[in-house]
Amino acid sequence: MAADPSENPLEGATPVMAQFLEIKATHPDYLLFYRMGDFYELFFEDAVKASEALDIALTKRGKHLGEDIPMCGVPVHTAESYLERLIRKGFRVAICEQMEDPAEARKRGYKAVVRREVIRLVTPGTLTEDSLLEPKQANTLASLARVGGDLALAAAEMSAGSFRVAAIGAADLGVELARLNPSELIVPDTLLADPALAAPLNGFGPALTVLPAVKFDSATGERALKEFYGVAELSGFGTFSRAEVAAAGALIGYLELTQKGKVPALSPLAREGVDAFMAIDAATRRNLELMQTLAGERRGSFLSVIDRTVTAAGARLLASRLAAPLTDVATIEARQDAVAQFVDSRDLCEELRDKLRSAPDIARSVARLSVQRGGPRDLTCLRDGIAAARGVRELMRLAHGEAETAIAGLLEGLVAVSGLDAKLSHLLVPEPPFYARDGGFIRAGAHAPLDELRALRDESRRVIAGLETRYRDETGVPLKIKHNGVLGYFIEVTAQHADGLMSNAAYRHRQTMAGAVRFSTDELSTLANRISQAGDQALALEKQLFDEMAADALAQALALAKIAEGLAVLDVASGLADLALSKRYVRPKVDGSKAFQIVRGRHPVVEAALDAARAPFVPNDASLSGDKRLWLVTGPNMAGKSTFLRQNALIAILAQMGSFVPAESAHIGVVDRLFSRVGAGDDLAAGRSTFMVEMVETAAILNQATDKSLVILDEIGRGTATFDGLAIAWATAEHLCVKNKSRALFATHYHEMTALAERLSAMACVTMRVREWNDTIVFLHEVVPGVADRSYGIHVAKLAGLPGPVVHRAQEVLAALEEGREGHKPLARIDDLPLFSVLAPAKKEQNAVEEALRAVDPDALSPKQALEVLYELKSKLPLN
Ligand SMILES: Nc1ncnc2c1ncn2[C@@H]1O[C@H](COP(=O)(O)OP(=O)(O)OP(=O)(O)O)[C@@H](O)[C@H]1O
Repeated sequence: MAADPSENPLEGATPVMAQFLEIKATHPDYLLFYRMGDFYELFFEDAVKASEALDIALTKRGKHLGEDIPMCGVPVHTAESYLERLIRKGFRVAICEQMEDPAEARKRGYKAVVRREVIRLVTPGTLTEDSLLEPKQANTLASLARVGGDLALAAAEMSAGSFRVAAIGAADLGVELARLNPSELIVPDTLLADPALAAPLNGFGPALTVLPAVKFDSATGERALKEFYGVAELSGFGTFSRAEVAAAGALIGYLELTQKGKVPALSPLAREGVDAFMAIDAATRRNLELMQTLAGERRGSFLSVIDRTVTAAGARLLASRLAAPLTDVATIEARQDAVAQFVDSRDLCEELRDKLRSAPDIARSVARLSVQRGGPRDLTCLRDGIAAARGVRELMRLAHGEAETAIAGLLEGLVAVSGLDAKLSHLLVPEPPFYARDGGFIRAGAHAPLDELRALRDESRRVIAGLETRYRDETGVPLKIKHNGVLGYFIEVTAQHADGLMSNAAYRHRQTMAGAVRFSTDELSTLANRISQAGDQALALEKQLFDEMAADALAQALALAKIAEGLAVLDVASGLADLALSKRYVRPKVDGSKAFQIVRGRHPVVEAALDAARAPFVPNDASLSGDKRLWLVTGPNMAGKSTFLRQNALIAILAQMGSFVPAESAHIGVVDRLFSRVGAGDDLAAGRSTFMVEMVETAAILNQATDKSLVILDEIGRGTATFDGLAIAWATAEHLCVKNKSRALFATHYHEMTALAERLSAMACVTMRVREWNDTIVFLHEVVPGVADRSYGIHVAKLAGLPGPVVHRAQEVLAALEEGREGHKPLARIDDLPLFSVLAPAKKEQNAVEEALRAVDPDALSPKQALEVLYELKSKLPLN
């Protein structure tokens, strides 16, 4: 057991340990990466946890309070990969650096400790490194605050520079978190105890960071925001409530805390209205497998099927649009126009996509530069990004003229960055090294003073090579001039030739090794000095040029963000056009009505799967407009009910995110909320029974759905006893139809419910067509008016390979139950059936044992044969 550093912390500690403990005490929730030379070392419990998580050796270093100090370490130059693994495993890390040269520290006395400081807190929502981020996924940090009774949620994506805030109601929190899908949410400790927020906060899977409530004070927040943007008033950005200011201010405060003052570049705080988006709660997103499949994979999800983008930034924008379909018709139409221009011109679409393929990820490079974690490759990324943007702009200008709205962002940004672009293109080599500290990224011939220093450095190197030859000639000794980190340049000879130089006054003895002796000369020392000085100066000058370029780039952060966004917007639009062209999607009509008219709609994911298997997908109409807004869908298992239900939800999402849709035509009145539920889903992790979950979710729908909502209910009520289930499904359908007045698709196996159609004029019954053929059924996957006459569940069970006797028995029981419905007593009837006919074959097996036993003549058997008979008999026994 490691010593607890908290008890009597500093007593008896070495100076280094005392410093470690002091720093650790201020970062108790973080693993402390404590820089010692070329390693980050971890001590005490941190070391135990990290060595286990990283599977690296746990060692010891000295003692504290009489006990060994556990220690492990990671090399600085490979630290990123270890960081990545720790962050993925849910740890947070504080990076503590040496803030001075050890030589500096020694000047203060030989026991003085190198000054160290935490320079960064690595948390899930504040990452910028490519190795720590998914290229196609946004990494959002969110912050929740309440002032008076008002709640607000702010969200920033450091690596894209976006920053927005919205006022929300407590009931919307779950939906909003599902939409933003942040990697980290900061909340004041006081809100955690609030029962109204408990469910969404406890259910929040990713990192929840609880901070003291004082950090969410609106006055402090306002100050933080003004300081961050360097403005005297926030009113230039819009009007914000105190709760909004508190949430956004706390977020900035947290960024400053974790980045230790190096604030990232964020665009002006934007206010978002929650009702600007179609509300889709977490269960619906899961159920429709929007971003990932139920198994947690991106492959096979809706997103993976519609994503034709060719850049990472485009993929992120598409994902965020899918997460937040719009409700404003004009904005939806503007997005549709952007897609339509490429659908109308396949050539333009293809040329654009070709150009975009070479566009690097500008936003992420700007983010890294802004927190001083950028390198030369981030600068070349900007250079190449700007060049790609120019190419794209030119292409679009030729096609449409200057006025084209989709390139407005590009136009504006490109004018602003022309100076930066010229500088980067002039100074940088095509393929620079990763780190600025290595130098070599400024192009030869681009900067005269640097060229001079480099020439001096390289020339001196050449002179040294010449020196070696001259010294050999002069002395007749086979000497060599070598270099190492300790001595610098030196002359080396083997021991047997040392005397030849020892006697020469020009050669100063420096070191005797086993088998070799090392010397120097004044000439060599002077040259070596020149080389190292010129080399150091060249590196320092390159670093200075790097800093200048980075500063120039950051001064244009907003323009660069516009360019990045312009490219992403075009990537999304042309990607959706490519999808529409290859999969025959059409432009839907979206308006403020309550229409829902889909002609020959298809399910994009099921269709893609069938395409792969070369099987046709059967399109189906849906018409939930006007007097028949609730469709009760019956039909056998496997007939395609769930597919039909979901395809309509997905079509609504696609339409409102501004995409074309998989149908022959579609007219959709804007959907304000979308709900999709499947009966009896599992939520064992949350400790609720499946039926309870189903009812909680159904309650949420009945309480929230409006006459503008779209509701998809798939076999609600199946998780309990038949009559209870039927009763609940019945009452739910009535409520939806009469009270909520939502457009709805309701799939059920309770055929009794079709009787409701007689009482509810807004309800229509449809069914999945099947054809019986030679004792089997064929699913036609066609939705037609009417009611299913049978479930064919037993038929599907047979297809699934249920043992024959079980299928047979089920058919008997079914027949009895059906008779029961007609007035007979079903249980009595079932009792009359041969009991457990499934077990009947067991009798036969017993007879086989008996028969075998009778045939045995014990006197005629050898011991070995007797044993074999025994085995055989045993194998004939029926299974228990
Ligand atoms: N319109 C369609 N065209 C072609 N094949 C389809 C269609 N709809 C569904 N299918 C095929 O039928 C399979 C079953 O569909 P689905 O899961 O929707 O049936 P279901 O009626 O909901 O079944 P259950 O009641 O058992 O949940 C799908 O995986 C797909 O392969």
